[in-house]
Formats: sequence, structure tokens, C-alpha cells
Amino acid sequence: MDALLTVAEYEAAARDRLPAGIWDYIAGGSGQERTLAANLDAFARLALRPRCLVDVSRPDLSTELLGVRLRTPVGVAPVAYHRLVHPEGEVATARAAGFLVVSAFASRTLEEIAAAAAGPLWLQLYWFRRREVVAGLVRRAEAAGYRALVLTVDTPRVGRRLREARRGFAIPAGIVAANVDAAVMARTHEAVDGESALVRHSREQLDPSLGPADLAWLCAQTDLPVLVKGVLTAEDAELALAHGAAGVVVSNHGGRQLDGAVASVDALAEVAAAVAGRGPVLLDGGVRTGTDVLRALALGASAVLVGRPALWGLAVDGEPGARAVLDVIAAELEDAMVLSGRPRLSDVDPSLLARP
Ligand SMILES: Cc1cc2nc3c(=O)[nH]c(=O)nc-3n(C[C@H](O)[C@H](O)[C@H](O)COP(=O)(O)O)c2cc1C
Ligand SMILES: CCCCCCC(=O)C(=O)O
Repeated sequence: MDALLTVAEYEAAARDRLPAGIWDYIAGGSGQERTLAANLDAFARLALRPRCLVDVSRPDLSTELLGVRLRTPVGVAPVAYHRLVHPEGEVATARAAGFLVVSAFASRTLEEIAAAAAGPLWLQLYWFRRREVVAGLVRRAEAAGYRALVLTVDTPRVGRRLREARRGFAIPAGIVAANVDAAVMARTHEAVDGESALVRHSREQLDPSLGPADLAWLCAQTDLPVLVKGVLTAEDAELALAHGAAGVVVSNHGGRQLDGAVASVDALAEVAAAVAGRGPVLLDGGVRTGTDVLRALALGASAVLVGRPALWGLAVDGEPGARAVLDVIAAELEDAMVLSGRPRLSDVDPSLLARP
């Protein structure tokens, strides 16, 4: 196999390896997949204004997030069921990642992932109707040394994922959400023609009444910082911070929830302005290159997360594959910092963009 030099090449190699149903679950968006496409297009539209005559001999990609030093500002987004693409699942990803947000639907236990992790772990939560599921996950994350919680708020129900519905997609029997009561997850394994099992599951098990008071309740349950994921507006950033959130993740769930929602990088400046340094602002959705990372940082992101790219690396070559994808992005980011005359992340600001 030729060396894979870009994230796009890992994507193509992963597509060749994965069964079509699994590929469609991962690759797909909701509705007409307009937001899915917009996430990529929006980055492509942001041209860079490089500076010259700057000493770039010692580029430094490191940054601090919630008091922890990271080698790069790139982490892995919460993505369910890594064992769909590799038998080691999240344990392999955790070994490879500098920083990982573990999904509530991880296919390895929180403790197994913590024992393997090379960097800080955060735990993502869905708002289950059975609140004891949420509370149990919080207790286990605390005990296993996770450093933050991420409450996903863009999923009162799963979006209209037509690729999943067309295939009657369900989670294969041997792959389970290892940290959630099997009874809660049972129907995710039931395949029905014309229906996504995850959409059905979300309607049955997620509580769509989630509101600001619930966020405040969650924050009161724990000393861990709670970040809110799925924020695309200044109003919701304000609301999240006012009810105890320590920060936000600007995200449209990789184009998998409201189709037609704004591209996440296009929502970033508004949200970062509203947060105004009161906590970290992370971004995910469409980050595929080091220059995308730089663009997001220029618009106010503290760090970025990649979702599908980590799975592509994992599918191609397990732990080394996931590491290679993150290394490609880091190497591209370093090149971009050197070539744009911004050798430190603290030098990156809106002046880097032609149309900030
Ligand atoms: C297959 C798949 C599963 C996902 N599972 C979760 C999840 O369990 N929890 C969550 O908050 N977001 C989930 N997401 C959304 C990601 O956290 C993230 O927002 C998105 O993938 C970022 O876009 P990108 O894939 O373009 O990098 C999932 C995304 C994909 C593609
Ligand atoms: C209860 C909702 C199931 C969602 C599965 C993981 C996810 O977020 C996704 O985008 O897929």
C-alpha cells in the first residue's frame, strides 16, 4: 500500500475496507446532507493572509485546555461504537489520541479506555430519560479519572438519517454500548426495513425536555467541568454559561442532526464572541487539514475535535492508523503555522483570515 499522506486518503482507504452499511452510518448526514457538505465548504471559503519576515524557526503547537498541557490543539470528538471499525475500539483510539472525548455509546468500558489513554479523557453524555443512567456515568467518569463532561444538547432525537433508514441500519449484535444498561440499548440491535434503529432508540430513550435547569442540575452533581456540545448561537452559549457550563463545543453533530443548520465554522465567531474568554470554545465539524485547524483557531476556537477522521484511521490500521491521521493533521498545522508567519498558537487571530 502506498503511504497515505492526507486525511482524504485515509477516508478513501477506510471506505474500501468497511462494509457498506457501516460506511454509510459513519459517513452519512441527515436530510439532504446540506449541513454535512457545508461543514467542508465553509472551511474551503476561508482564505489565509500569511505574514512574512517573522522568525518561524521554533514553531510551538502546544496549548493548554482546562489546565492541561496538550501537544496539539486537536482532539478526538465523541463518536459512538469505535468497535464498528476495529476490534480494539476506543482503547486503540485512546492510545493514539492526545485528547479524547469518549462517547456515552463507547463500545469499550470507561475504565478500559482510561487504563489505555495517552492523554486526557472527557466523557460525553446524552440526556437519557432514565436519569440514573446519566448519574451512573458521571460517577464512573469521576472514579476513572476523566477530567470533564460534555453534555450533547443537539439530539433531543436523532436526525433524519436517510442512509441509515434505507439500509434498515441497526448496531450488529456483537457490538454494544459497553457503559449503558443493556435493557436501555436493546432496540439499537433490532433491524427494521426503512427505519434507523438509532432514530427509534433515541425517541424511546432520550429525554427531549432537556432544558437549562437540567444543565444546572448536572453541574451540581459533580465537581468536573461540564461543557455543552451542539451550540451554534450566541444565545445558547450565554444560556449554557449562565447555567453552569464551563465551556462549549460549537458543533452541528457533523451534519447529522438539523439539516440546513449553519456550518460549524461559520457559527464560531459569534459563539466565541459571546463566551468572551469565560471558558474554552471547541469546534468540530469538517476539520480535515492542518489549515482547517488554523482557520478555526483564528475565529476563536481554543481547540478542535475531529470525528470521522479518527474512525478512518482506526479502520485502516487500528491504533497506528488513528495516530497517523492525527499526526498528518499536526504536521500540516505546523507547516501552516510556519508558512503563515504564526509560530505560536497565541499569534493566531482573525487577522490571519482574508474575510474574518
Ligand atoms: C459515526 C458517528 C457517531 C457519532 N457519535 C456521537 C456521539 O455518540 N455523541 C456525540 O455527542 N456526537 C457524536 N457524533 C458527532 C461527533 O461528536 C462530531 O460532532 C462530528 O463527528 C464532527 O464532525 P466530523 O465528523 O466532520 O469531524 C458522531 C458522529 C459520527 C460520524
Ligand atoms: C441515542 C442516540 C444514538 C446516537 C448514536 C451516536 C450518534 O450520536 C450519532 O451521531 O450516530
